[in-house]
This record gives sequence, C-alpha cells and structure tokens, in this order.
Amino acid sequence: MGSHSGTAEARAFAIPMRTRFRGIDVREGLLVRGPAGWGEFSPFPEYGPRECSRWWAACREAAEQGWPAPVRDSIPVNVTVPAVGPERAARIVAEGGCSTAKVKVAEAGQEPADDIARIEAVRDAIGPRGRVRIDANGAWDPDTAVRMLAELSRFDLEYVEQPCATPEELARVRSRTGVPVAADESIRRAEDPLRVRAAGAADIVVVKVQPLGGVRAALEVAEACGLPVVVSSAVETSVGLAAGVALAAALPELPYACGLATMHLLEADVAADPLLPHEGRVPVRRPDVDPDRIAAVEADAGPWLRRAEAARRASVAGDVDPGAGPRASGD
Ligand SMILES: O=C(O)CCC(=O)c1ccccc1C(=O)O
Ligand SMILES: [Mg+2]
Repeated sequence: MGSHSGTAEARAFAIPMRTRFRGIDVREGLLVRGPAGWGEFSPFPEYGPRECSRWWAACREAAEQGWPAPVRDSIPVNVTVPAVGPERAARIVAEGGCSTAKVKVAEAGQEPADDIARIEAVRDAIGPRGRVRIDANGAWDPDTAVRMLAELSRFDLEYVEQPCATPEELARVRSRTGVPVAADESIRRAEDPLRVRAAGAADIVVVKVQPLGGVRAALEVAEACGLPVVVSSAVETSVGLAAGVALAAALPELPYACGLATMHLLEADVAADPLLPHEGRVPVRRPDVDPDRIAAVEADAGPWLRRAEAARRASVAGDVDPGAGPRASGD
C-alpha cells in the first residue's frame, strides 16, 4: 500500500454470510487505514480493474479525505429480506425492528409462488402501516414484471427495484404499472442517472457509494439526476457501511428509508460496535476497526493489494469505463 501514504495499514477480511446473497456465501475485501480513518475496498469477485477503480476511489476517499458534513444524525433504513422461505422472512422482519422491508424476488430456481408467499409473510409481519418494497435485480422480462406487479399490487408495494435489466425495459414496465420503479443496477456510472431520467425509466434511483467512486461522486450523481435517492449498501462491513451512512446523512433530501441495515446479513463484523439499526434507524457515526474482530476474520491481504494496485493503475491510466456494456472487460 505504502505508495501514497507512509502510515497506511491494510487488512483483508473474509466474513461468512448468514444467507447466500447475490450468489455469494463469503463477503471479502480490504480495509485500508489513512489519515482520515478506515476505508473499505470490497468489489465483487467478477469485477475487472476498470470497474474496481471506482470502488478503490471510494476506499481512498474514506481513508484520506473523510466525508462532507452530515445534515441529519440518523438514517431511516429498511430490513433486507433475502430470497428465503416465508417463516424465515417473517422472523427477519420481526427481529429487524424496521417499518420498511425490502424483499428479494425472482431468485434463480424459484417460482412466482415462492415470491408471493414471501411477500405475503412480510406484509403480515410488518403490518398494514409498514412499507414493503421488492427487488428483482433485473431478472424479469417486461411482460413478466407487469404481470407479477399486477398480482402483487394487493400487498400495496412502495416500489419495485430494478424489475428488468435495461433502462428501456424499466421505462416500458413503468408505463404499464401503478407501482413506482426504482433503478439500481442501471445506476453504476456517473452518466447513468441522466440516461435513466431521459429514458423515463425510474421514479427513484438507488445509489451505492463504492460503485460510484465515493460519497462526493455519489452526491454529484444524486444532484445531477434530480430524482429521489435511496442509499443502499453493497453488503459491507461497518467500515464500508459508514460511507453509505455518510452519503445518506449529507443528502439534502431523504424521502425514503435506505438499504443500510445489512450488517445482519454477515456473521461477523470488524467493529466492536457494529452499525446496526435501532428502532428502524442507523446512527450517523464511523465505527473503528477492532483488533480482535479483524483478527478473527482476517484473510491474506496479498491478492487484495494486487487487486487494489490494478484498480489504481486503471484509473491513473485514465482507462475510463465506457459504460455501454453490462460488465467491465478484462481482469
Ligand atoms: O438495499 C438493501 O436493502 C441492501 C443492499 C442490497 O440489496 C444489495 C446489496 C449488494 C448487492 C446488491 C444489492 C441490491 O440492492 O440488489
Ligand atoms: Mg437492488
């Protein structure tokens, strides 16, 4: 690491997930300490250097610069319900203590009936005054999305996150359903929100700090876009989550609960006092890395330092991600 800061310390982690999420059983990444505190670099395994360069920029911002001043001291959050059975879903909602739930749907290998049973259990558990949103991670085609949303409208959905893969498909669904549409995977690069807006693809945008290259970059994206923003995590340790919390805390408007209650998806944390919600809100603070906690989940930092170096080189080379394809090329 030492190339940009003589005092930098870097520790890799590998933390088992309580439930498989996004095809991942173990969440891995690198924590870097700089003059401003700890930063997290935890791009998903399939991401190449160009995509990782933004995740690295977010980590450096945290470690070297810190974040803009907050305008609120706690963030309303949703409990995140993975694609589990109805009993487990109800238990997660009951234990979550949040009045908004986000339910994963359209998981590979599952049937529409599985989604309906899970959403029904969540609606029952959260009560008629709670809010239920769903996330299809782009898995439906437009006709399936419109059909499912018609069927699910009896559960009074707050919005559907990324029902289909492309902005054009989102726009088509949006014109044929009364359920508000949120764009998540369609917002990964600074120019995306403008495309999403121009295509009439969404009512709401989901913004994540690491994919967008930091809190400041995400604030710019939110401002340029002009749509209401929901800040979500990428399922990070409390170090990465703190950056999402800082973003949510700095936004001028925050009309929706955020997806920042994801600590419960991991079996352990690197902080002694993890960023967990209390009565549906996460406090705006920055937990420190605890020596015993990091030691308990520590992994070999070598491969991660090489990945960070490749990400750094990709950004120094001005090798800008073209943003057209679904994934960065090369690795
Ligand atoms: O938004 C939340 O409630 C939690 C974050 C989340 O769902 C997520 C976390 C990692 C990768 C993708 C996603 C997603 O929103 O699809
Ligand atoms: Mg999503």
